Amino acid sequence: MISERSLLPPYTSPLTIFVTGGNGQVGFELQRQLATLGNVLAPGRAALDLSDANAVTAYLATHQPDVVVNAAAYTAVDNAESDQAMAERLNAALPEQLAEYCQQQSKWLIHYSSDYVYTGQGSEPWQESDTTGPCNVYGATKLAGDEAVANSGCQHLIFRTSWVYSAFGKSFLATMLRLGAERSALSIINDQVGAPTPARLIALVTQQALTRLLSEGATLTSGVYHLAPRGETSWHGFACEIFKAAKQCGLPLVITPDGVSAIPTTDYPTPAARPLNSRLSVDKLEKALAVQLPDWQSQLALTVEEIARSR
Ligand SMILES: NC(=O)C1=CN([C@@H]2O[C@H](COP(=O)(O)OP(=O)(O)OC[C@H]3O[C@@H](n4cnc5c(N)ncnc54)[C@H](OP(=O)(O)O)[C@@H]3O)[C@@H](O)[C@H]2O)C=CC1
Ligand SMILES: Cc1cn([C@H]2C[C@H](O)[C@@H](COP(=O)(O)OP(=O)(O)O[C@H]3O[C@@H](C)C(=O)[C@@H](O)[C@H]3O)O2)c(=O)[nH]c1=O
Repeated sequence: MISERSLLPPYTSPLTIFVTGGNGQVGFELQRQLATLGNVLAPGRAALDLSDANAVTAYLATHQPDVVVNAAAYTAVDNAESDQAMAERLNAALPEQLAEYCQQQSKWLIHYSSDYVYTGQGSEPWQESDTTGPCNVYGATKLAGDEAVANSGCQHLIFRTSWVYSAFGKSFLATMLRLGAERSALSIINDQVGAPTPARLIALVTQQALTRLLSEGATLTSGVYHLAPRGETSWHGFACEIFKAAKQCGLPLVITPDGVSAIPTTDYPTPAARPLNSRLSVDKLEKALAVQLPDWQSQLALTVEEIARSR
């Protein structure tokens, strides 16, 4: 089981770690976790607009980071359908630019990607080596980013994760807690299946992986790794578990279990199509890091408790 206690001793050299998207769900947790490994630089949008390639080049030249962790992305899945140029810049061109720096300077790049790069067909968990085939613009731009990183020749880890949530920021969890406090009836899709992943777990695994990479003699090879908790559910199952955990923590709810209806994807039209099968096999990551990933329900309970404590 992966937990704070299972982490290796912190690396002691004064590393400079550049985290993009530091105010996002994953970036915020990374800032907390990676502070034990070195100096974390995480400029916000006002300090560094990542859509400006020249500004990114200048930032890299000035700060010359030892490690680049790219948690920035264009994550508004429906908006990406009509804002393709910006989605391409953030999700494809930015990782390509960061990878070029890492290749030239022999630095490690940690990058994050999505279950939405796969076709969504079938019901078997995706393996990292499976053929991709995104069904929306967001997924296509994320795939282009993955390919640019992989083809750059830089040392890299690409963590493909799914259904990310955290105690703050925009996520399905935040939407459900808001709607569940306002409405007595909700209709939620039950034929899209995957694993909800807390940003905190992503940051913890990243810290553990980075510690390995920086340890002398450690072997963790460049490539794609799936990163999600064990188990699977649908968005409907996720919503029901959110309301169960919220009730246990005393969060305000109008919705009751009877009010949460399960519907097929066809009953919930959206601008962007979503994959039905988002199951990710995490065997490769568990083997590489010699860890056992936790189940998604226990992870969700931790985050809902964190939200309740913060109110
Ligand atoms: N969210 C999810 O469900 C999933 C996410 N992923 C991947 O995980 C990674 C992290 O996602 P997550 O933390 O959820 O994403 P968020 O949307 O929470 O955060 C994205 C970050 O990128 C920043 N950003 C976007 N555009 C710019 C810009 N032009 N200049 C500066 N900063 C910018 C945002 O800044 P600002 O705060 O100012 O908006 C924000 O801090 C991404 O690669 C994503 O594709 C994978 C699977 C699921
Ligand atoms: C609000 C709501 C959503 N849904 C459905 C729509 C959708 O299929 C699903 C999730 O909705 P969202 O819009 O939160 O999901 P979406 O933005 O598509 O989430 C995705 O984000 C990107 C960034 C990823 O990489 C993916 O892993 C995934 O997390 O829930 C309902 O069925 N009922 C509802 O009331």
